[in-house]
Amino acid sequence: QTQQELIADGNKGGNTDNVLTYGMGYHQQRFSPLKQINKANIKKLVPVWSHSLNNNVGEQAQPMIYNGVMYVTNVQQTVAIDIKTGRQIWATPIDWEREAARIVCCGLSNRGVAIYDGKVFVASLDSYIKALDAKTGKQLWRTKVAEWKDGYSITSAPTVANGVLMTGMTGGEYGVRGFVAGYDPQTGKELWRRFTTVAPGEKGSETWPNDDSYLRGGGSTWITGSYDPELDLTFWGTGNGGPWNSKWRPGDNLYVASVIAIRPKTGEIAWHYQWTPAETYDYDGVNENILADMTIFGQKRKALLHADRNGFMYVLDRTNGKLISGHAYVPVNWAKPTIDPNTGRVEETDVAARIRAGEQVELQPRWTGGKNWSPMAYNPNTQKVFLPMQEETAIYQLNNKDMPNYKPGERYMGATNSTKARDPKLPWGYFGALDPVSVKADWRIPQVEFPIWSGTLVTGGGIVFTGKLSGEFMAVDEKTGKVLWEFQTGSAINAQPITYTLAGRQYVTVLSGLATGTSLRRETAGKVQPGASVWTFAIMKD
Ligand SMILES: O=C(O)c1cc(C(=O)O)c2c(n1)C(=O)C(=O)c1cc(C(=O)O)[nH]c1-2
Ligand SMILES: [Ca+2]
Repeated sequence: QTQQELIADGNKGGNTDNVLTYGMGYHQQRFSPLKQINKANIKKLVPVWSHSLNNNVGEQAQPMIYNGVMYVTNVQQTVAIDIKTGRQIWATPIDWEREAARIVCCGLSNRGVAIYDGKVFVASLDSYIKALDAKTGKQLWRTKVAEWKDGYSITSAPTVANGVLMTGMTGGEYGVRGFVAGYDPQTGKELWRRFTTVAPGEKGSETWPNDDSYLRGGGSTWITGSYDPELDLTFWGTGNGGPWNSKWRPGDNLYVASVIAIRPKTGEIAWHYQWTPAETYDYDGVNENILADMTIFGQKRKALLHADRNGFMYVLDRTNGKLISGHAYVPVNWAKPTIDPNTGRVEETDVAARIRAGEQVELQPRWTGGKNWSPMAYNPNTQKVFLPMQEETAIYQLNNKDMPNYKPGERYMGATNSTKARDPKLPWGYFGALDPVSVKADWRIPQVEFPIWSGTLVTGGGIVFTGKLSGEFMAVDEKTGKVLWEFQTGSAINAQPITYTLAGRQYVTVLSGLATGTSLRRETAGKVQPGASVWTFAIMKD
């Protein structure tokens, strides 16, 4: 996989036999023009193989494919599979210090590998990044990214942009200082490290108190950045502030709960946009940033699309970070539902004022967000996005009396949070098709039994693929929202479907395996079993 092949991946003229980038293209659109599987024949979609990954703590990864070989990972191992047969070529355990599990907030997750130049790159939960030989699975080098004992872990897939291997990190609930780091893919040597909180004297330091709170200020980077090769910029979202309660770090706190445009060669920040200034709600701003060239209000725009945990759908100009539109896509009570593009700044309501004053308040969205990390898909032909939208309500209170005590590797919060009892007659939320600019829905299907925590894929065949916690992988009509097909995979789907071809035949693959993140285990208790497998589907041959 050369840099040229990575750029061509994902509907950019590359070979549809390969899936080389996180998000099915550097733009992370999760769109494939393939249409061999379509509305007319979807009823004949059948599994062609399944492969166990021997793991019961959850599958979130997106598989990568090169030359007929699929590379998948979870926290335990990285596995290469022959797509033709579903047989294992190699499996390499990911060694990590098991004690590190205690500093992971939201599940023992690994969202995938990066592949480049004959190597497979994978991160470990205890914050190392490693290169494996793609042919043999043998480890070529290993570099420590951060100290897990200080609360740093890695759950995201690495990426290679302009020849630089980049990784984000996890730890926003443990008072870490967020960063993105760049490495030499050949040797593992660190080339640069860009922190997401600003030190005194640096540009933006006026958004922090003049003390050392930036050192524990959060802003982790736990979802892989997208990349625009023409602008030569990667786009990374940043997580919640540390501690959760912003009273103890007065100011807007750049670059927490923001998107930052990072130059891959140098780590320099070209621009930023802050989704949630003075973030105090655990609204991590890490969700995927989809790059799309769109016609908006009659003008061609180089857009960036983002559905934030804070409840807003954003369309930015990705050349400069200026807001094009920002509207609430789920019920939001902490801010006014439309962001003025002139100021670009979200306006807080009286609910937010009461939260900041330390009252116990019902907050929408809940801290897990209008959408959590499960990535949405974008169809460039229709300019629509497809995503789960969650409508749970938090009971939220900041502790403004006692400053939280910072201890490395321990929770650093200053807030209490619980979920408001749900009316069982109401859905958890919806899965739907939206115009990202107006947030008008073409259709919405209620999430009745469980919320959806799966990634999404949309295809030229007019089909949207996603999965349910109850285990069904499903195909939905892109135009109407009608569920056309379902298949029970045996455990929950929390992962990222892909589609590709082999010898002219279209396949769809998804990982199945109930994740340990947030409240999923509690919500599915007694109904869904953990257990990991890869499922690959194609249209049944006559
Ligand atoms: O602040 C962070 O560093 C951080 C990391 C992660 C993660 O890496 O999985 C999650 C969160 N925060 C988080 O707030 C959250 O709701 C969440 C859900 C999940 C998941 O895998 O389903 N991870 C995370
Ligand atoms: Ca977080």
